[in-house]
Amino acid sequence: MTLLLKAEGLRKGFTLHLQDGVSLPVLEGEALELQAGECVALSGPSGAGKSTLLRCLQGNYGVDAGHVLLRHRGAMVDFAAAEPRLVREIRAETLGYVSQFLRVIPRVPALDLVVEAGVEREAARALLRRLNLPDRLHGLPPATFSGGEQQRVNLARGFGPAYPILLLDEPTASLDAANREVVVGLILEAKARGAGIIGIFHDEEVRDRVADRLHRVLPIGPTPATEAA
Ligand SMILES: Nc1ncnc2c1ncn2[C@@H]1O[C@H](COP(=O)(O)OP(=O)(O)OP(=O)(O)O)[C@@H](O)[C@H]1O
Repeated sequence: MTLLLKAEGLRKGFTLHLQDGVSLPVLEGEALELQAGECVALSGPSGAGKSTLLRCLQGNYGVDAGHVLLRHRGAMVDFAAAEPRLVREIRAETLGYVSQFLRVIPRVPALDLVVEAGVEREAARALLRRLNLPDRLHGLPPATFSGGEQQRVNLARGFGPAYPILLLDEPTASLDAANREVVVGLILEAKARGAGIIGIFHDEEVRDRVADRLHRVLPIGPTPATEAA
């Protein structure tokens, strides 16, 4: 077994400045490990902190305490404490992320967005076709695409570069049954080549087919800042 990711002691809370500085603890002492070739599905009730955990692992949210160790270029590095240059390098080579919504530079055509993620042009075209994005849309910027079309561009950017670690935030949320099937296939292929995947899958059928185990995120209660002091 090859350990790809080990998170330990993660703490994350939010301070609501517009609500008298109420502090909202979300994660406390969260720990998680990911091995090569496995898919871990985050589970737990709505609001428990699944997306928050995924964003902490992706580096989108800074953590208040704890470590996110990732295998990058053969060595374990603490991503949560990495300098911006190393963060960019890790995101380019090691850690892919598919969010629910496409956030990209405006006016760049869909095909170029996939190429920019690190995919050969013909492979990018083939992947967009596999995801049933019609050829006539490949040369257009996705701003006017439907939610499902945008998500498929996002999926091509995430699955195209063969990242060793992939984080998936509801990758099938806006997709029809045929495209859900394509995504299940992409996930199973990524696992077969040794990628480790951590995902949030609200679609239970998809989750049951791709996940090797569940990681349960448990809610902790909100504490007003005045009481916490
Ligand atoms: N940027 C933020 N600022 C303030 N509070 C936040 C922020 N992001 C998340 N929260 C709060 O943190 C808690 C956990 O939210 P999160 O989205 O991680 O839950 P979840 O388990 O993914 O929920 P769901 O299954 O409904 O998507 C919620 O109470 C939410 O309101």
